[in-house]
Amino acid sequence: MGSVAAKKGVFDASKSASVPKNAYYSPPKHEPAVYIDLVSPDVGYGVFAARDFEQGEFIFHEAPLIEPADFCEARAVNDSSHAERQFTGLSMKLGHTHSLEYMKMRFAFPRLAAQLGRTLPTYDEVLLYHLHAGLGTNLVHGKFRSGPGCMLLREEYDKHIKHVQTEVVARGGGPKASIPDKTIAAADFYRDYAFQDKGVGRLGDPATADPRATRKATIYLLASLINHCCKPGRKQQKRTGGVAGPLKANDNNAGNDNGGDDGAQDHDAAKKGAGKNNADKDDNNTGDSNDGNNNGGGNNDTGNASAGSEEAGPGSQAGPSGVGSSSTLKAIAQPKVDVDAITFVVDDNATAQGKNSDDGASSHVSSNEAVASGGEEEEDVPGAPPHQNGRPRPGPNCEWRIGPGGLAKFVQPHHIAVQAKRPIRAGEELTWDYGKEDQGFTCLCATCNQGPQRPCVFL
Ligand SMILES: C[S@@+](CC[C@H](N)C(=O)[O-])C[C@H]1O[C@@H](n2cnc3c(N)ncnc32)[C@H](O)[C@@H]1O
Repeated sequence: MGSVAAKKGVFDASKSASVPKNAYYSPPKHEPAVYIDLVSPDVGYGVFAARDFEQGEFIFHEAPLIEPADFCEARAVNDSSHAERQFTGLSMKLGHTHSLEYMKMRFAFPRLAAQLGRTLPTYDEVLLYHLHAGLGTNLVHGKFRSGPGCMLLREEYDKHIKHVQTEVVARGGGPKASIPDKTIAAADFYRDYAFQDKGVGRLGDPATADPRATRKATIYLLASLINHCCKPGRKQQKRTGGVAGPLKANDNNAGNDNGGDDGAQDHDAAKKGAGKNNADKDDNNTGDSNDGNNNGGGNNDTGNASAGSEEAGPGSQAGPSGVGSSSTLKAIAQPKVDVDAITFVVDDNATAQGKNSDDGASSHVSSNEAVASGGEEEEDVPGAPPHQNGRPRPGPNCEWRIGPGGLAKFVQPHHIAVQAKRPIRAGEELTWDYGKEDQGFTCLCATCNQGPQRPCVFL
């Protein structure tokens, strides 16, 4: 292994019994990586693999779409001014009716657009403005696949849009929504779709934090559309009713964050009328989605090589704030990296102890370190093949990280990289664990078996 580490180049896992401690994962290949499709009217969009991925392979690396909110600030109890700023920022984004950004935002986040009283793009506009393909415009590595086999179908899209509009209007949103309602909608959006850019260093040691991290709630075009999947064996989630309630501020939830999540996104129930709202006090979750129970707080994973999901994974989102109520930005969980990944590049500057000379941020992480940082090691179904009879096994298949560090030095500050936790086949939906026990929605993931388990579609 020493000799492998000494050579610079692509590591061939088949020729070595174990992965060198000081290996770096390679950036995602600039090849077709993902596409989006509609999962169901209730779940909405999902992100799907456009080709096969090996375990540990980075799938895509994406620049932020919007990064306006300060997580710490947003968590302040009763800070309605924060929510107002969110709304103002989003309105500006959505306000230039002829800009492509405006079109893209309405297409990617139709619920928010409808809640703010905007019209949603028709299917013909989606085609005309290349909105579907436009979802890949922020990719740094990896390509978005659009076109035959990967394009939304008109009928499904129309159905989805109608469903969203009906739901929003039933909750008092839409053109007749009041400013306070719109404010709440904006805050809810952050709670459900944003990630926190924490930049915390290896094993959560603040001394290794990336000084470039903003700690802001960041929205991504694609990563924010990745859905949650429960880990097998995890305590059954409390299922909050998915029934839409009136658009309203979170009722007092400040402060009861469920504890620790790993930063996975926390979705707030309030938005769906469930009334729960985890005000997350802990903002340290960068995303270790690994712990099945959300390690509440503080487990900064950054150091792990892993990608993690950060809070909010898609969402770690910010918590909602209601007018006069607490605003809670939630953090998303970050997945941790699997050390036996196949493709990575060996760095010959690092020592066997995992010291890294180059930056102060998280550096090399050994497999033990990765485990240590993630809380319990995640082994969903030990020894089980990733796919059987053309279907993926239950459990999240991805993790993420924001910014450089660990084995992912190629990630640019504030950017997100999504990594395969296990082999993924073309056509499989990408998922990660949002981390909270109560996600704020009725979970329809394959693990919970409440919805159709999607077969792999080989493209
Ligand atoms: C970060 S967004 C993911 C993208 C979302 N599907 C969309 O179309 O915008 C999170 C929201 O997606 C839905 N969602 C994600 N995972 C889900 C799951 N396992 N079951 C049901 N709904 C889910 C919930 O409405 C949640 O608030």
